[in-house]
Amino acid sequence: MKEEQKKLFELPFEKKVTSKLLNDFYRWGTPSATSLNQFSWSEAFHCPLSDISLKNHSATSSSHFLREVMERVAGAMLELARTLAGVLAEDLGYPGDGFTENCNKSTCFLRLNRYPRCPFSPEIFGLQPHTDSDYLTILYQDEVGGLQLMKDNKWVAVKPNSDALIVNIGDLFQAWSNDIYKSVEHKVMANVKMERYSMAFFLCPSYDSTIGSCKQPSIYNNFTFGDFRKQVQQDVLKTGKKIGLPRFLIT
Ligand SMILES: O=C(O)CCC(=O)C(=O)O
Ligand SMILES: [Fe+2]
Repeated sequence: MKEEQKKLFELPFEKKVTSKLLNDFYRWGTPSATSLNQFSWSEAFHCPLSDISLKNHSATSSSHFLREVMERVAGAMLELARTLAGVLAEDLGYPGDGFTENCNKSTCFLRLNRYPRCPFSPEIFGLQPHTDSDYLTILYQDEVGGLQLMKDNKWVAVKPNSDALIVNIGDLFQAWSNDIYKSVEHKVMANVKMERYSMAFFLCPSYDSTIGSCKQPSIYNNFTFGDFRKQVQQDVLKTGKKIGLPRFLIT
């Protein structure tokens, strides 16, 4: 996967933008940014797994092998994510496979990230501070470093270990657990000297799945995953920022 990811990003920029590789899920920079501190110095393929599926593509397509590798990686990550989510749910006293029933190979996402070397400043974001809009994220980062997460109101650097995976709680798990598990805020800082690669698997349900709290009284109104994504997109367009869960608080 690492080799295939590198090959993909090493293609000429024009090709990545125009040739609809991986169904046109290429994105770079931050089109909605109106100031430098809203900018992300990175490029990514953010792929719904349903779209990269080999079922929909011919074996002669140039991205066939890449898709095959992505499907295998995603399959393994899905299994891991569901197992971990199950253990975390059981810890709260709920049957392990409850809410992940709606998460399957066609509802999750695999995101390939590349952070080019940024010669201008180490203060520039590789990726804006954010929380993930999913239940659980399984993240692989290479040995370069740059990922930081918010802990006790301070940014803490996550030491790179290319033999390990990072597991982050996302917004949906926070809502489901009624704030017992917290969706972790994280960001990536650009690197002046080196490029960096990472890959993230997002455990998501289908858009029509309702996310409700595992116990009452609930802090959040029930919402569907589709509603949540729509609200996030609207907020980003209007304010340049994701608001996320606070939008759904019961007031
Ligand atoms: O590159 C990383 O370490 C983090 C990536 C990330 O947070 C994301 O893709 O949502
Ligand atoms: Fe993230």
